[in-house]
Amino acid sequence: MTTYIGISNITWGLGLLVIIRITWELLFSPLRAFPGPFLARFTDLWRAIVTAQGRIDSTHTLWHRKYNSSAVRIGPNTISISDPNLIKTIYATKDAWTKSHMYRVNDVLIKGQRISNIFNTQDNVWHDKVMKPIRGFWTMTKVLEVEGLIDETLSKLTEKLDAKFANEPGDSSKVCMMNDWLGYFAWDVTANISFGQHYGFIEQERDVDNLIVDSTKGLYYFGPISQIPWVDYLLDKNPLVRIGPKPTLTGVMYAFKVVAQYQREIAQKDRTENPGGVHHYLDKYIKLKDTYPDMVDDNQIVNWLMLNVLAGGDTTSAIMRALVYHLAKTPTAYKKLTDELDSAQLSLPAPWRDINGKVPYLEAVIRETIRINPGLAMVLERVVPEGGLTLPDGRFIPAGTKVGINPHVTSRDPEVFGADVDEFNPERWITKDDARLRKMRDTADFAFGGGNRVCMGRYLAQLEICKLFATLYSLYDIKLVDPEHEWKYHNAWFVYQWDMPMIITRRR
Ligand code: HEM
Repeated sequence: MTTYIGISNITWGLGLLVIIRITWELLFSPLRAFPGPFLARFTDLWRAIVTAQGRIDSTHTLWHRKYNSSAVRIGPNTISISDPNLIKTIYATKDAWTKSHMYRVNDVLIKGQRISNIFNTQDNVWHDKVMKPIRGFWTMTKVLEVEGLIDETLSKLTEKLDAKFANEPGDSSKVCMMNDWLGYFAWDVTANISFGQHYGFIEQERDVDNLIVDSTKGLYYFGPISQIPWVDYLLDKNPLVRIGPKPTLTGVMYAFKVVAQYQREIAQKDRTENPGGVHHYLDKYIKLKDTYPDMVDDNQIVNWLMLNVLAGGDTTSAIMRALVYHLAKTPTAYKKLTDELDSAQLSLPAPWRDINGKVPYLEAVIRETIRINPGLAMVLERVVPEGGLTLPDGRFIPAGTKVGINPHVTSRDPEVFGADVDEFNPERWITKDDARLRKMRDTADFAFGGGNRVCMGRYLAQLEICKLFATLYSLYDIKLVDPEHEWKYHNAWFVYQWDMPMIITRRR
């Protein structure tokens, strides 16, 4: 009898709480005027579940269209914004808004200690301090210093494609899973420019040490859990027993291993600091020990290099896969690109000085690929600072609310890009209307984030992607085995695509 009364009281109590919560939400919540999915008003679990399904990019775009609103409520305290004019406000360079708690999920836990990095820290002061010594290494001029290392990897790739997959014209017996090889290339380039040595993916034709697979598992965890970050304390950051795939750990441990080994080799003089005359990023960072003796030790060097390891491979390969896929699906664009490259008769691997500004159609294809398929496609959350945010239409978002823009949403804004936003159409970038071009560029460039937290590796990605495709499409035809075939796609913060069987045929 006592037990029955106890349970009944608990049920009544819970019922009352639910009624109070719903009433408060409908009558008093400062965000009640913003449209969005009904369940999103009450719990972040809803968007975590939607994110786990792998298409949160197109889902956000759909919600903005469905609710016909530039501000959609996607969580009890979170608003997704679609107005490209607000990019510079939310992602400012000066007085930058802080990143939300979603990023903490990306901390790596080693021996019970949480380790943040430049990408995920919420502390803008710490970010600026740690970024200062290395920022200058990431301009296009400085990145070009490692062009020779990119060429090394590119030659390895073309040698392998020649040996294993390149068909003679008229033959189509060899099939290449292009998604794997572009992944191997993007990851091996990152290793070569970072450490002066490849992971060995291209050479060994496999995911050595499970680096790619472990990184992917970490991101499949980060995507949904970042939408409801307190759950991370019960899973990966659980002090009793860690549950889940240990995000980013394999990459970090790899960076520790290579840095230690390199230091030993230098100490034993087995190897000079500057093999082949090219300074890779480990070399550059080690030299900072002289300039910043109080700050730079091996842990700091690993902390910097793990950014290359964790952010350099999957992002870039997402764009590369999208480019070969969309081109294979769009024969007119394909023909224009190969015609342009045939007349350019580039020396190969294509040098930057011969492609920069000299192959406009390739540039249009790359811009269109990044627009239609940003490699990172979730809301990049920031916290509204004191004073709140008044939207251009007069609606007010109070301080403390999480807001953000998903690059997938702004990249499909018809006012900026035209009515055919869902089509892959590189022609839109070939225009003499300078104002329109500038607006399109500013909006699509948000694929690399913005303000004080803009992507550090964007020039490296640009260089790598331009060189790769100028080279590949000069050498080969790359077509889907079946032009009607659809790839598989999963957005987990980074975008992952697979199942891309393709025929490679020698052209030159
Ligand atoms: C096409 C390829 C790439 C894309 C689409 C991309 C995209 C992005 C985006 C959207 C952000 C901002 C994230 C945020 O605000 O939450 C970002 C940040 C960052 N990216 Fe990239 N990225 C790419 C390649 C790279 C490469 C190659 C590297 C390193 C070698 C890199 C390193 C970083 C780092 C360190 C940050 C954090 C910057 C900071 O907070 O100061 N990225 N990236």
